[in-house]
Amino acid sequence: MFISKIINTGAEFQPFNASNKIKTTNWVTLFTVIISATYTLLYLFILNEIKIGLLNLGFTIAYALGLVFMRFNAIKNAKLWFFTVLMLHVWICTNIFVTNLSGFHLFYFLVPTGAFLLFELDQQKEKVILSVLATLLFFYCQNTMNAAPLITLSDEVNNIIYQSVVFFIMLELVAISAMFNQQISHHEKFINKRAKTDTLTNCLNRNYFFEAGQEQLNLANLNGRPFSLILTNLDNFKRVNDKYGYLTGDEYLVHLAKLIKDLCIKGEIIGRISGEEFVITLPEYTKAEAEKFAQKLNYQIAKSIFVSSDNKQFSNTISMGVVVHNCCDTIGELVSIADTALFQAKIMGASNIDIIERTA
Ligand SMILES: Nc1nc2c(ncn2[C@@H]2O[C@H](COP(=O)(O)OP(=O)(O)OP(=O)(O)O)[C@@H](O)[C@H]2O)c(=O)[nH]1
Repeated sequence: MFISKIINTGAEFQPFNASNKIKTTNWVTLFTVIISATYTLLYLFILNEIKIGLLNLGFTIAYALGLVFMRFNAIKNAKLWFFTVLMLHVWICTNIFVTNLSGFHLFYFLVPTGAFLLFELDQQKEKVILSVLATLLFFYCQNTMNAAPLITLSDEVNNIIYQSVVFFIMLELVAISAMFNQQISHHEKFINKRAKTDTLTNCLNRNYFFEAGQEQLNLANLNGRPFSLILTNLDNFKRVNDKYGYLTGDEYLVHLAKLIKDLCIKGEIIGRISGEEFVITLPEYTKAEAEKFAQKLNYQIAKSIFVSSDNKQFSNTISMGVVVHNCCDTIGELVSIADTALFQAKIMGASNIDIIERTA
């Protein structure tokens, strides 16, 4: 719980993409705090270098301060702060505490990758400046031997630190890649769902309904199987909106979609093709079965009493146009025939069903 609170700091009211980057920055910050704290313990308790240990503790706290920036929504500053502290820390470690034989300056490799992953797409200037700075600092450290290090390490300890640096870099890269992979797949699912469904009712949206419905129809045509389709339209929905408000109208549409979904158990597809119109494919339904389905739906809707979130209660009815098909049509043609049937049903009055049978 505590960790998830830290990771979500600053991400709460951000759009999906920005919130992912903030969460990843928080992960990286937390991870770096842990690594820095580990080195602090190494200095304090293994190498017995109290002064350096305390200085390193200062850097550990400075990394953690990045989360405070996030807390106050200074997101870009939090990222800049993190990379600045990291670069300064690496420079001090390599050029003041010890020497470049420790390999601390290899941490500069993380800066370009991190900057390109964590900054927003339009923050090119920050990415480029940080990457150039990190590259320059790497070459500076690589080519400058600190003649008077605060701690003189044996070759063996230098080697241990060098390997630990490589280990942490690998670990951080693997962790960042895994996180981004997960976020990209999450993002893809989210975008896919958005592209295919109606956000209010979770039914298929108009475009995707025509695509998925056509696939079903093609299959039925290929196998010479029956296929029906229903177009529904709410009766007097304008009155509902006028009397109870548009938001209640929206809630009623969600309620209606649920009633339709509850009746669909045989691979039917439901699409919301316009404001108050839903269309349902009925694969494998004969005329009698399609008629029964329509009547059942009509009955369920008419008898259900809707209760809105603010306790308004009412019931409503729908009219339906049904088309029963056994010839080669496109789904668009079927919807158009169902629309003619629906028009006839509406002429007869509310809560009516009209069926058109189409044969080759
Ligand atoms: N709440 C809500 N209302 C919608 C939505 N889309 C369309 N509407 C409303 O649906 C109503 C449709 O009105 P009309 O076309 O006159 O149909 P109707 O009142 O149902 O009348 P009949 O169909 O003839 O029975 C309008 O008031 C639209 O504003 C929506 O997404 N949410």
